[in-house]
Amino acid sequence: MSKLRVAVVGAKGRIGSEAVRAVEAADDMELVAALGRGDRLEALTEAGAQVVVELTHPDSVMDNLEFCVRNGIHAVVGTTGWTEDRLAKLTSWLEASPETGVLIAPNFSIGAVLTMTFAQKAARFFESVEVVELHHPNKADAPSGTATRTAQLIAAARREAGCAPQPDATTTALEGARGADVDGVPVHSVRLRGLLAHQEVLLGDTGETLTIRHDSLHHSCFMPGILLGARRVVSTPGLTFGLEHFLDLD
Ligand SMILES: NC(=O)C1=CN([C@@H]2O[C@H](COP(=O)(O)OP(=O)(O)OC[C@H]3O[C@@H](n4cnc5c(N)ncnc54)[C@H](O)[C@@H]3O)[C@@H](O)[C@H]2O)C=CC1
Ligand SMILES: O=C(O)C1=N[C@H](C(=O)O)C[C@H](O)C1
Repeated sequence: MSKLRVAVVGAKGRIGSEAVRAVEAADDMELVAALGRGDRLEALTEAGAQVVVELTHPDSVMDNLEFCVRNGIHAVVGTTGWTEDRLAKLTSWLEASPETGVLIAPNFSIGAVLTMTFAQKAARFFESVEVVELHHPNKADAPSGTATRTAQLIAAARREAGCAPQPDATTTALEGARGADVDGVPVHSVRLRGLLAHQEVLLGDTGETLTIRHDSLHHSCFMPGILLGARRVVSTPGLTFGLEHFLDLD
């Protein structure tokens, strides 16, 4: 069987360099291009890439995806910074290229995906819920894509269950003291040398708390999800948001 022709964009970065090694080691894939900042995107079409793994920066990802989608190249995207506006723009490009698939995964690690699923499940049973994400200090953005997505999923689950907004009688003397408000869920971002990527979902009600914690200890934890995404996205046209759609979690 012919191998899947995969390119990595952002190939010299922390996760991109790990992805290059993972694609090279996969028996069913061929690494046909590895692009860094300043490299020509045309190299992707010249190399005959079927799938691009996009791991760059929120300022770069839209241009890269526009090129991929317009050229019918599927994409697996780990880069963060997704807003409703950005998703709408990407969706309009995909409508003009209906056979092309794009997977955006706020997090490729199975533990992080499960954290989001468990948090979504627990959300309606507790009066209070807050998210704390902790990352290395070279991270491009805050809050993390994972924390934003987790908070959105929690908020949606609470809305669906008819939960009241969570109580908070605090008067804040300093702006930011209660974190960022994502759909009514406070999200706190810690940046600390020595960390990689970690998240806690804190849930509380009278007399009890539940903490769901996930730790990414090495970038290798993201690789099975990236490889799965590359294998599946070629037969999944349109936009898929979240790796859970390619996993059987039931
Ligand atoms: N979804 C997930 O599971 C994960 C997502 N990420 C996200 O991936 C992104 C990259 O993270 P890191 O590797 O830690 O950052 P990094 O800064 O180490 O690497 C990014 C690389 O992309 C390059 N780059 C920037 N613009 C480019 C362009 N237009 N073309 C080609 N290369 C370009 C940079 O020069 C750099 O080498 C961030 O948004 C991060 O949040 C990181 C880890 C896991
Ligand atoms: O920048 C990182 O490192 C990570 N970014 C993603 C995010 O913003 O959620 C995924 C993971 O947390 C690592």
